Order: sequence, then structure tokens, then C-alpha cells
Amino acid sequence: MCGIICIVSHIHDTSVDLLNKFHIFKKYISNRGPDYLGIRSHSLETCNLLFAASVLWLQGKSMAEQPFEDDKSVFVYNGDIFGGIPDNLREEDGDTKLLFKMIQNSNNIPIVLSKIQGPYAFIYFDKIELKLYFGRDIFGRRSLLIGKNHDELVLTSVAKRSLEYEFIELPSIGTFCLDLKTNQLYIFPWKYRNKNFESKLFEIKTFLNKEIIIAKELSSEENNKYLTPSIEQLCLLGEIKNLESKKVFEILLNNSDWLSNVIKLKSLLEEAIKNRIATQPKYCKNCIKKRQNCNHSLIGVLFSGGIDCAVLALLADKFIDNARPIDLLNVAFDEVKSYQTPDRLTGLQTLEELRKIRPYREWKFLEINVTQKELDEQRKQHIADLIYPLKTILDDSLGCALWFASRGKQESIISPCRVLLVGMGADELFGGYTRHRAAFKKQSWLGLHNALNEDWQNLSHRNLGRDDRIISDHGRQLRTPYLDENVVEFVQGLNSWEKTYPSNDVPKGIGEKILLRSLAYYIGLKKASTWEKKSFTIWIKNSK
Ligand SMILES: Nc1ncnc2c1ncn2[C@@H]1O[C@H](COP(=O)(O)OP(=O)(O)OP(=O)(O)O)[C@@H](O)[C@H]1O
Ligand SMILES: NC(=O)CC[C@H](N)C(=O)O
Repeated sequence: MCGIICIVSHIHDTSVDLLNKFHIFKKYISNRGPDYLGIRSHSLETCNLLFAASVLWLQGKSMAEQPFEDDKSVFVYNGDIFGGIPDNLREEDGDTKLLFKMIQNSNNIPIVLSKIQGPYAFIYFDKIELKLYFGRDIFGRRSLLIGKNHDELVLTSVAKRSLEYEFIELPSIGTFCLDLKTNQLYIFPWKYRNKNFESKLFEIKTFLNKEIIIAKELSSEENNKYLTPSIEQLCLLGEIKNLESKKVFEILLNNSDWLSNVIKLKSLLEEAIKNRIATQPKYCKNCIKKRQNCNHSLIGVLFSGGIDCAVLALLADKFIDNARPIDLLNVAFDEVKSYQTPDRLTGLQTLEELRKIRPYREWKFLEINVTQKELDEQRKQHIADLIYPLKTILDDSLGCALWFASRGKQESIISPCRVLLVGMGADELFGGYTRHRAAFKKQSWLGLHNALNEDWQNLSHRNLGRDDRIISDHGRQLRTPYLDENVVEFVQGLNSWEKTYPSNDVPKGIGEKILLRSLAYYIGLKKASTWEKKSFTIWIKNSK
């Protein structure tokens, strides 16, 4: 993952002053991109600017050093293009150079961004017009914070607590543009208005104490039409009432419409996973410096053993050279019970299932055991900075779990992979939360439909920025196949009853995410397809 930052200073800082300011952020920015660190500064009449970027090289034949600069512009980019641009162009030059050129050659940056598929956070300085563009992709898969103090504005992938700055997460509601001549701030909203648009706009206006001009009229609100299942669909769901799991999946997969959705989902997920595996140099973390060919793991899966990551791991197998292991990173905290947590137990059972289905593959299961002492130390000294500006106990707990999991360290063994596949987004897309069951109980399909919409629209600001800051800290790239644009488009286009059935007529562990579970069953994960979602344990004993 790359780390990007821009400091806009309205006082007469010298470039040395600006560099000193950058030093406050340097450690966390550098951690994100271990392959290169570049810095540029600029003096304008109205302000001084510093740009810096650390690079985790993933695309292109050779590493693209950042910031990108020529006489027209400066560009820093943390992202991955997976579609929207011909593959051969990306393979040659890499996505940073391509996007830089596309933005430069266009007079409409938001349109360029709307065409690319993949996560991003970026900052682009137009030297001619003296405009600073910045933003995050529509799902918010990459972090970008906006911070201020009396004289400065900072845009950065990551900050830390207790600085002389205050920060908020930049909302993923469109592309922002700061006119450095007039100091006016504009937003180019996405084509579809998210219900959070107004509240997020208000939040950032209040934070900056500044008007934000909406640069383009919003199109009408998304068509969230509510339908009821047809008689045929109700009959199908009626058939699976009170049955054991094997029977449920057999009945569903015997239905041609249901099967066709399963097959479509499989093919879209495979394409997303294939892209996310292929798009990287063929060196592991240890061998990349010397460009030394190796057979070490390139891909790891954050592996709780639950259905979301089990499906990812099994589908990934097809696209990874047989000689390379796949690392399954499983974290556990409870030292009192010898780390036999629900996730460890499920992880080991799903590992057994993967080994049976794909016996020739080396599945490297890393038992990442974290003592209370280490948890307390790392959390206080380090992880809380990455979570910032979020601060709830849930952020704290999830953040710690993800940080230790993605560090990939089991005693002296450290996973060498540079890319991690993670199951984020599956619960929002397929309806996996307990609250979906409650909504269905209260208000049937309408309640469920509203709850799913609500969760989907909250996803960009609820956890994705935080997860990006946490995982990238180990110089590894977080990739989320469930949040691939084509997967999202397909699943969002389905009716609620085609993807989840959190009804009391069907046991827990089957009804939730029933489409994804059907896919798991279909590809052979007979046990993992029925694992119930475990409620997340709050590990943090003392949150002060
Ligand atoms: N203990 C853990 N060790 C490693 N990774 C984890 C752990 N817990 C969660 N994760 C990662 O975070 C993602 C989201 O967690 P979550 O618990 O929602 O999903 P899951 O366990 O795969 O499936 P399910 O949602 O059905 O439980 C997982 O897909 C996995 O990638
Ligand atoms: N990891 C990053 O965000 C770096 C940018 C670009 N995708 C590259 O691979 O070089």
C-alpha cells in the first residue's frame, strides 16, 4: 500500500520547515510503502505545499517512484486499477503513470475517476490552474484523512493522536477540489447520491469551518424500489423451511434460477480474485529488494475460518502457482485458554476442509498468538494512532485484531506475502449481520431491504478507511474481492430474498448470506458453508 500526504501551509514556511512538519507523519507514511519514499515541495504566492509518497510497488514492469511530477502537475496515488483500462497498458507502465496521464489529458477529473475500477486515494496538484484535487474511491477502500491547525491543511493516508492537528476521515462522497488562488473548496459528487451525502458534507463543512460549493448538480436519488418476492420465489424459500443444511443447499442448487445466480457469483468473484492475485511483481517481501526469483508465498488470506474468507481462500487456489504456499493468517488473543478461541477452532476446521479439497497445495496456517502484554503495549504505543481519528471500543478491538493478523507473525516465522485477501464487505452485501435478522423479524422484506441499504451506505465510513490504515502499516496490500465493482453491481442488483433469508424458519448459519453459503457448498466447502457468524469479542480490557 502506498502512503500519501500533502501539507498546505498558509504561513511563510521554508521547505525545511515543511520537511520538519512532514517528519511528524513520516514513520507511518513510510511503513505503508517500504519500496520507495519521495518528497517534493512548492512555493506559491498564497501558500507552500509539500507532497510525499511511499510506494509499495505492485503494478507495472518496474516500480513507479512517487510523487509523479512534470511542469504541469504533481500526483500522489495510493490505489490499484483492476479494470476500466486495457490490461496491456497497465502491465507495461503501471497504474500510477496511466492514471497520471489520463488525469492530465482530461479537463474533467471526476469523469476519469468514474471510469476506473479499483480502490484509490489520490492528490493531484494542477500547477497551471493552481487547483488541488483529492478524494477516495466510491466505496472508501483506501484511507485519506483531512486535518487542520491554525495555518495548515493536511491530507494524509494516516496521522496519529495528540498532534497539533485535528483530523477527520475524508468522506467518500465525491472528488474534492481546493482552488489555491481563492481558497474555495468544491465537491464533484458521485453520480448517485448516497443518503449520507448531506450529513457527511455538513460534517466536513463544520470541521473546516468553510463553505463547500457543489460543482455539479446531483442526479436524482438512486432508485431503491421495493418489491415483494414472487409466488415462485416464496415457494422456493418455503421448501427449505426447517430442513437440515445439506437438504437446503440441494434444494436451492436444484433450482435453475438460484443455480444461475450461484454460477454468476462464482465467475465474478473468480475474476476479481484472479485480478487481485495477478496484479503484483512475482517476488515475496523478502526477495523483492534483490529482485530474486522465489517460490515463497505471495498471497495471504486473513483467515478466521468463517465463510467469507473460506470462499476467498478456495477460489484463490486456482490462480496461484502450485509451487507456492498460500498463507492463512489466524489471530487469537486469549492466552488463558491456550488461544483456543472460536476463530482458532473454526480456522483449523476450515483448514482441514481446504486440505481435503486441494491436497496438493501447501496451506500454511499461521497461528498468531498474542499475549495480553503485547496487545496492551502495541495498542497504546502504535495501533491507536492508526485507528485515529476513529476511537470507539469496537474500532479499537477490530483494529488490534486486524493489525496482529496482518503482521503475520507466528513466533519467529513471518509471512512473506505482500498481498492480503480480506473478506470485508461480504456481510453488508449478502446480509450477514444479526441486525438483518432483527429487521426481517420486525418488518419482513421491507425491513430487511432497508437494513441492507443502510449498512451498504455506511460501509465507506464505518470501517474501510480504518482497515486500510491498520493493514497497510505492515507494508502489505489489502485487497477486498467482495468489493470489486462487478461483484458489487451484480449482488446489489439482486433482490434481498435472492441473497439472504434471515428467517426463524431457517437455522442460523444457513439463512444469513444464503447465496454466498450456496456458493460455498457448491464449490465443496460443505462444513464452512454452515458456520454461524461469531459475534466479535472485545479483547480490549481497559480502553483508556
Ligand atoms: N481471528 C481472525 N484472524 C484472521 N483474520 C480475521 C479474524 N477475524 C476476522 N478476520 C478477517 O476479517 C474479515 C471479516 O471478519 P468476519 O468475522 O466478518 O468474517 P468471516 O469470519 O470470514 O466470516 P463470517 O462473517 O461468516 O464470520 C474476515 O473475512 C477475515 O478476513
Ligand atoms: N500500492 C500502491 O498504492 C502503489 C501504486 C500502484 N498501484 C503501484 O503498484 O505502484
